[in-house]
Amino acid sequence: MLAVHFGAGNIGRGFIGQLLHQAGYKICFVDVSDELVAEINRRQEYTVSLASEEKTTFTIHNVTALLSKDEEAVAEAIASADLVTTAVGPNILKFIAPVIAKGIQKRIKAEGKALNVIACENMIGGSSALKSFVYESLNEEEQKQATLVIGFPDAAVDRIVPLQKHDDKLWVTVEPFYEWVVNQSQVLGAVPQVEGITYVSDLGPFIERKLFTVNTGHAAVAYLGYLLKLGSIDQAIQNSYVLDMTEKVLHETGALLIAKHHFDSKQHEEYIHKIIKRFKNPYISDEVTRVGRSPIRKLSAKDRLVGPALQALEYGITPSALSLVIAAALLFDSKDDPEAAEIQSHIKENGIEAAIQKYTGISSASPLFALILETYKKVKSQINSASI
Ligand SMILES: NC(=O)C1=CN([C@@H]2O[C@H](COP(=O)(O)OP(=O)(O)OC[C@H]3O[C@@H](n4cnc5c(N)ncnc54)[C@H](O)[C@@H]3O)[C@@H](O)[C@H]2O)C=CC1
Ligand SMILES: O=P(O)(O)OC[C@H]1O[C@](O)(CO)[C@@H](O)[C@@H]1O
Repeated sequence: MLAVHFGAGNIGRGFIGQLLHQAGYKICFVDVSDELVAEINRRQEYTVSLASEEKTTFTIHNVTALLSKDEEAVAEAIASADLVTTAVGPNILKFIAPVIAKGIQKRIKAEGKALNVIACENMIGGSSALKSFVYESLNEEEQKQATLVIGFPDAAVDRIVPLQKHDDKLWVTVEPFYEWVVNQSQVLGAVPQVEGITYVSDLGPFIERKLFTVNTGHAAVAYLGYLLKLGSIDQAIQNSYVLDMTEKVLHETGALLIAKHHFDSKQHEEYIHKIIKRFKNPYISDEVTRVGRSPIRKLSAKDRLVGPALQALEYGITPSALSLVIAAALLFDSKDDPEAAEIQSHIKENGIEAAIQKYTGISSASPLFALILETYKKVKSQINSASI
């Protein structure tokens, strides 16, 4: 069995690669990095180690790699694959779509069997978004045929894999916990048998629970930690203010999730505690700048901060703590992050009101707009007087 996986990065090698290997797939990674591709092809194996006291390791064999610019070879691989997965980042999906479309065209011509393409990204509807991009490169007839044989099941993926700092370029250290939930109702043909994938018929509650708890909570720790000049997630979560505000944030999103999806409140409380415990994992050193990376994406209307804040209002929940994190994200000025730099220069040139509208999509008439603005001004003055 062959799996073609786009993105040989942390989640690609450390999570999806491990599970696909254990399920018996040969993996062909596709990446833009010459260095990664060459090293994977030279060794054809790599190590995944667990960030825990035991430091258990797994060797992932049977791996090869292609450069994404080698379009003919990538399309050929897709044409003969049993599964296609991605972990490249939400903003990259549109760039890998044309070559996936090429592979689909070859497959349709050869009357190949049904194939599923699963985007494993931190976003709602990742595979559906990828499908839309792929369809832009298919003509009407190809789209019709693709609809019958190419499934794009949406997924939620959860495993913390920090930036890697090893002499071995392929080694990847990951937290022991993982969760990979896939919408079975969007699968076409045989359901991929991968131990570790949980198939559900309605992904909505799972992806919102994950994105609005793990990722919202993580973003809260990252942006508040950054404001307080704390470099790593484990340092930040040890700060009582950061911990207290993160818990408040997770109770706001929790109230929304319980009201909307009818999760059991006691079980949800346990879920929150489990996630905060994962953030405290002493065997993981995760930089706040990694977890807070790409603030434009994280501030967008459907993502982990503004998404639950807008929905909370609809359920009569005031997102005060969420507004604090949104304000902190607007203050995130990590100099190595191009999206942070763009927000900061927009604020400088056009003012905070214009920036809130542009990056969150919230209209100035919304009560959330006023709440974020007020919180931003308060936090900024506290920073200026060094009282935060
Ligand atoms: N790191 C984590 O703990 C988690 C990350 N995710 C999601 O997984 C996705 C990937 O994240 P990471 O693995 O952390 O990032 P990463 O930066 O480690 O990996 C991304 C990989 O994609 C490659 N890439 C970029 N453009 C490409 C292209 N056009 N074609 C092929 N490959 C390309 C990069 O070279 C890199 O190797 C993101 O959507 C992220 O939100 C989800 C859950 C956990
Ligand atoms: O990968 P993103 O979407 O930039 O955000 C980082 C987040 O994703 C994770 O990497 C894993 O879910 C978390 O560490 C963090 O919440």
